[in-house]
Amino acid sequence: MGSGPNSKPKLVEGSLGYVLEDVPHLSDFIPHLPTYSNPLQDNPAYSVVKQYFVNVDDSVPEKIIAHKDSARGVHFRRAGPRQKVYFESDEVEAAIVTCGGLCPGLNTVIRELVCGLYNMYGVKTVLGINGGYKGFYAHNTITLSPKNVNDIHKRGGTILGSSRGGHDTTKIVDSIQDRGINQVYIIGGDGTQRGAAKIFEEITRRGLKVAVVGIPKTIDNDIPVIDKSFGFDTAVEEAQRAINAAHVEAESIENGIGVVKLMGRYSGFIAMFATLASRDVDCCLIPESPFYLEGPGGLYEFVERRLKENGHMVLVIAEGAGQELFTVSMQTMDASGNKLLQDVGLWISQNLKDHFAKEKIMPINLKYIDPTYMIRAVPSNASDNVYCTLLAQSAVHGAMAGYTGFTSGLVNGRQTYIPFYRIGEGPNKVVITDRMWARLLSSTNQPSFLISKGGNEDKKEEAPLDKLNGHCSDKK
Ligand SMILES: Nc1ncnc2c1ncn2[C@@H]1O[C@H](COP(=O)(O)OP(=O)(O)OP(=O)(O)O)[C@@H](O)[C@H]1O
Ligand SMILES: O=P(O)(O)OC[C@H]1O[C@](O)(CO)[C@@H](O)[C@@H]1O
Ligand SMILES: [Mg+2]
Repeated sequence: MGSGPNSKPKLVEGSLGYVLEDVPHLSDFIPHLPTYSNPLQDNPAYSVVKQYFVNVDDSVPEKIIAHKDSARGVHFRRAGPRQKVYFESDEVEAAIVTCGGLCPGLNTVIRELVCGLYNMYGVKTVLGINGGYKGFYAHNTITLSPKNVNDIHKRGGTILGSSRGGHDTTKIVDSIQDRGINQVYIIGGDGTQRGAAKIFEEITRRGLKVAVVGIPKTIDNDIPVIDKSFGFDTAVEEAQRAINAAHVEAESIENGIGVVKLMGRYSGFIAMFATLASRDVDCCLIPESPFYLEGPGGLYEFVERRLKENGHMVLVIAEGAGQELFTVSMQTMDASGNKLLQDVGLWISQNLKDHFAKEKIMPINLKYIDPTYMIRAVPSNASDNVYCTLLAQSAVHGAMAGYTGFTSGLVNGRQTYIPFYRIGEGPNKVVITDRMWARLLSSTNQPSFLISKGGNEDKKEEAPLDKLNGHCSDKK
């Protein structure tokens, strides 16, 4: 079999610079696979829909801004049902696994995968893998049916459980092979999708007829290529409750400061969108935009000015912001190899209190709110539920049509199949030279922290984090 097809991009070139970054297909590496008519054509719900099946050549452009003479650029295969399928209904043994941190909508995706397989394609065997990747070889499976997933979308979390670490490709693929699983639906973030790519490589190396499908999940919105990840809108909406509380507290007391820490390990999307949505936020700090405390243009100067102007202020900080400012570095990793972060919310709160007390500028009243896990643990809102449904149904259509080694994702508002290597190409981050960050700066009128970093040198004055770690509540 040689190296798997995923290691070599499958590119189709057309005229005027058109490039299709295609996804692998089972028939690329297993010859003479039989095909069957799509059972959807006999499904009363769909049989009347005109052009329900996607044209085999349909693709979606990665970039939709074009110039008169620009090349057509990269495209992805359009998701959706095909005329021909590569699995018979009673042949399918599907498995679903959820990996990484929680995210609103996980249960909705599970539900819609199960219901999509049952109701659209007549599949009757769907297994849930307990506890993430390691569940393939260390836990039991549970049988999933439309009946037992019926109302799980109303609950946060994942009914399957999740985990970090424990990706042992050989053991996972052994388990897939031993159980006779031939469609694997893997729901998770960037790490999970990299793990899915390895499973796919091993499956193609063994020549198995198994479709490996990723469904992108991350509350941080840090997965590249896709428009946004499911659960992100819910997270932004839920963050409003914490920001509102911080604002109410801050404006009800003299020189009140409300500090809210939101998730975002490497990417500040939740903080940025929650700030833009709220309009009560005076300053938003994210990992992509380094800031400093002391001196002209620094945070202390801005906070003092805002308090003098308005008598109160709200500061939103993403958990990955300002990590470079800590005097004590904590080089610990979680089981997946993600760097564990120091509690920047607690740190910034303590530094603000110390600064205003030491400099005798004015007495401040600071309230620190850390809603991070509350935001992640809620069920998804209505629009995320719809989004989860489309992602799950697209994933099922793709697997039934024989595509494999792909992530089901929304690109420019259209459902597509994206090759794994594009999803694994590095985190999606807020680009601070783009318009969205400029919109935020003009909405909050906060400093850009780009002009002078002179005041940043006096870091010795800031309370070292190791002294504060005793108060940390969210890192074990
Ligand atoms: N490069 C990799 N190769 C194989 N497996 C990986 C890789 N990176 C991560 N994994 C596995 O994927 C699973 C989830 O990874 P991780 O904890 O990084 O979360 P994630 O999927 O990125 O989600 P999130 O960051 O949104 O919580 C873990 O079981 C981990 O072992
Ligand atoms: O669940 P854990 O391991 O505490 O991880 C928390 C991390 O997970 C995420 O929610 C998603 O990666 C990050 O925002 C956060 O840093
Ligand atoms: Mg991740």
